[in-house]
Amino acid sequence: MKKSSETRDDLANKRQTAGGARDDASNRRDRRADQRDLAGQARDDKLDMSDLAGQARDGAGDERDNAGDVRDHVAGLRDSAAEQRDRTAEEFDSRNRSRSPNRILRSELARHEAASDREAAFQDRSASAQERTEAQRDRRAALADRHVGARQRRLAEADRNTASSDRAAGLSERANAQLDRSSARIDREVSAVDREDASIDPLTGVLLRRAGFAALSRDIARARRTNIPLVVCFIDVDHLKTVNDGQGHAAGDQMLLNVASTLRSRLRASDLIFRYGGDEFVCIFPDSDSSFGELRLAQVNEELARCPSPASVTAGFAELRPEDSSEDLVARADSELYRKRKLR
Ligand SMILES: Nc1nc2c(ncn2[C@@H]2O[C@H](COP(=O)(O)OP(=O)(O)OP(=O)(O)O)[C@@H](O)[C@H]2O)c(=O)[nH]1
Repeated sequence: MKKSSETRDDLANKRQTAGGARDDASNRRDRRADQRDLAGQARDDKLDMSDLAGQARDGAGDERDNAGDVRDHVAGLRDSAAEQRDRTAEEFDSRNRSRSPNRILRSELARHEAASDREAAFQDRSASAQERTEAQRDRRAALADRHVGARQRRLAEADRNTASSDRAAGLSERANAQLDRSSARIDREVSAVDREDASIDPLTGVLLRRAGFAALSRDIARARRTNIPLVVCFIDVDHLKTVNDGQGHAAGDQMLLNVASTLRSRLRASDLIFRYGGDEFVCIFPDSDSSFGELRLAQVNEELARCPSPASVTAGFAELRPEDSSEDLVARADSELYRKRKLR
């Protein structure tokens, strides 16, 4: 029985440890999932910035295109103006064959202005081509920004997926940890019942020797701490062998049972009884001296004498001394019992 309760305790401890380990693992997973979420967030932020940069570059490209259009338009106007001036000069030339110096001058002037309009139109076209080249560069850069952004988005998505599967795994770890803990609790409860069974004498229902000595040690410690007296009584059932031999073991068992229940009925709540072995019992009376114990045992014997199957016990007493261990105290009570028996 003892072995099985120790095995159960071991199992419960192992389960408890397993539960703790699972909790640690799921905490680690949660931390990792948090980090992944943060990484995903950081990537998203970066991506937003790339998008903004791409939009800004697109805007710049549009503006340059517009500027190029305007310049083209102006260049076209200048070209038209130059052509108009050329035509005007031609007209002067053909209408005035006489070529008066004044008219020749006006015609030259028109040609000159047409040439400078053409030059300005050429400049505008060059500037416009330059604007268009730069607009194209901006658009290429915007495209690269968008590519980077898309990649960041894919990575952020992957981070989020891993974080969510980490969290799911953490959740199931926690469920398993919970299961381990409940199993450990049940094991401990069963083990406690086993222990109790192992501490109690199945025949008489009183404590067995090991548990009795543990209780006596606690009572002695308490008596010393609170400075109160304590007396121990060693009891031997009289003539059990005769009953066993004459009426059978069942009658002997019944006799032991009667003695135990009579002792119990005479004990106070603070007193304790345990079976030392065979037909021997030990009673502990805290806050009492030997005369109190003797009075109680006399009452027990009176009651046992009135039973349908009369019985009696012999008892030896020992009062707690400062140097006593629990074994010393019980041994002294046993010697006192032996001395009494010899006197009879
Ligand atoms: N029926 C029964 N007998 C037991 C039990 N435990 C021990 N005994 C018997 O109790 C008897 C004790 O014998 P003794 O020590 O001579 O004690 P006694 O016959 O009571 O004699 P005195 O103590 O001298 O009066 C032995 O025969 C044991 O076998 C038990 O649980 N049930």
